[in-house]
Amino acid sequence: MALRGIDVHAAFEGPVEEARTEARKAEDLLKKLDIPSPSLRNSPRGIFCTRTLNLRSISAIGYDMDYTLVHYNVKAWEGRAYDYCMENLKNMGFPIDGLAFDPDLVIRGLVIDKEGGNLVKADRFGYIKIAMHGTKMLSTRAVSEIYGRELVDLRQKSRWEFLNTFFSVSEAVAYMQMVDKLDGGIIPSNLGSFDYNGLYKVVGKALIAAHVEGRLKSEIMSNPEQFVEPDPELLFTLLDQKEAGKKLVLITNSDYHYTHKMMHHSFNRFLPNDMGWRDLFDIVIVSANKPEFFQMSHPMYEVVTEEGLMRPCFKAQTGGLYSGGSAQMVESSLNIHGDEILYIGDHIYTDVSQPKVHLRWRAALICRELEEEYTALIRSRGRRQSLVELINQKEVVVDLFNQLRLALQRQSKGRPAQIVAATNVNKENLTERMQKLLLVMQILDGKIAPMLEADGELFNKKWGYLSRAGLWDKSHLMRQIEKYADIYTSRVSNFLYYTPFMYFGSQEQNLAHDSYTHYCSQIDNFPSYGQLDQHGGEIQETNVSC
Ligand SMILES: Nc1nc2c(ncn2[C@@H]2O[C@H](COP(=O)(O)O)[C@@H](O)[C@H]2O)c(=O)[nH]1
Ligand SMILES: [Mg+2]
Repeated sequence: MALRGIDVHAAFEGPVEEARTEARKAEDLLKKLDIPSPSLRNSPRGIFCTRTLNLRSISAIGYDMDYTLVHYNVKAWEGRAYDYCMENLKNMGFPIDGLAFDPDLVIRGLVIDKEGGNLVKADRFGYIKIAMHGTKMLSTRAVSEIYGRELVDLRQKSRWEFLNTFFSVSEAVAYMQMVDKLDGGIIPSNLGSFDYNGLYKVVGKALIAAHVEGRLKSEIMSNPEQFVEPDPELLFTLLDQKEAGKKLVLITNSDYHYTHKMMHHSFNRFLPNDMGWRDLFDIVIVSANKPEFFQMSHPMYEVVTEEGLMRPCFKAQTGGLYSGGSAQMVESSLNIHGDEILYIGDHIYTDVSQPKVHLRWRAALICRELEEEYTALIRSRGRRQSLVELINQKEVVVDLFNQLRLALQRQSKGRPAQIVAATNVNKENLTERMQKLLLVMQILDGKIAPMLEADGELFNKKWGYLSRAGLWDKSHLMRQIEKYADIYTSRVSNFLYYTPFMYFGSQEQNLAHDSYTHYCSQIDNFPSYGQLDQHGGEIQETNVSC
């Protein structure tokens, strides 16, 4: 609504311009002091919003630990998890000769087809775009033959396994390599007869054993600097939130000893001597058993000694350390509920979809690969632009070809052509022009196909971008993120640049028929309803015909 009699632009522009000038001055100062500027927001370290979230309405923030507060060197951590998994398989009698961990073989967001021994990348609808059998990529033709009539449906748990987190990488690499062994017929018959599904179960068990048995975690605990990637800004992020009055809660599936070691290593050296990592949190919950933690009620235990001795308890107290329990217990202990709580984690199902679906908590996804993806997108911008231009050219040629074809079809029935270019043109000339256009199409296809294939290779040579499937569309992972995560970002310390009071506004969603703006801009420059005149008054005239 227009504010009549008031110079709206001047009224808004004054303070806005003032704020802009101040922000620019501050940025210059930060640059001089070599301090990263808040404009990191529009960068690989940005926080991206899918559903509007006002941090001022958030009273408590829950944190996951592994790959969220504590980020690991994936090659090191998953490499060792893979080694232990393979050792377990070897002890069972499986052949593992010549195999080594290859972290580039898979990316998060892919889906294992346990029936086919395949790994697939699907678009937002579930259509499969790229697939690998064992460790070999399948041709486009093979993909369409196998999956032309199939959709990935994650609810069908007996068939599809989504790679939710970095922890899935070691498992997927081990499985795909073992599929090669199964295909090679070299799995000893005394181990029983396996199909791809049975093989998945065995590999999965070998990996779970690596996670729960002592050796992997002991190795990491005794040498954390080799596995943990430090982030000194993390501490200030949590301190800002805490001092802003937010209750902070740690909720991790890791056990007490491992949690203590990792958190101590990550935080204590940056804290003053009289403070320890536990002082950052109002409540700490280890061995949380997520996703069940968000789904149902389990007994809770208080960890009462340094050695991890526990006793049953029914209510969490501020400053306490607990094992198990449930999200409802956290809510009642803090007396904070539902959408006043934000949970931040790296596992798209366990940490993001479940707290939202069961408790209506707000959710944030940590996805470290975004930094690499964002950089790859920037670097390939020029190439993508050229590709889009070629595709647009081809569209024009195809449109004309189709019109000529229609003209030919109409001519045979004695009806006139639809476009001038095909009017009064005889059959031979129409056919000749169509052949020329076919040639142009072939030339364009010859340029487009390899460029399409190469799109995304700066992120991953086999699978392309994490968030995209093909040039235009979103990946299945991206759809999951949009559906469940209110915001997503590469690391927790990115919150530092946004303050604990940030209002994250969701972006405008583009619809297919938003092309109306392009249509109007092509026709004329005309005033539209709701536009303000130069004095801030509303222009009354509405021109709906463009
Ligand atoms: N039993 C299994 N444990 C697993 C598996 N994958 C990861 N993990 C362990 O869970 C926690 C994750 O902690 P969080 O802080 O992210 O909640 C960590 O200790 C991993 O080792 C698995 O497949 N099975
Ligand atoms: Mg985690």
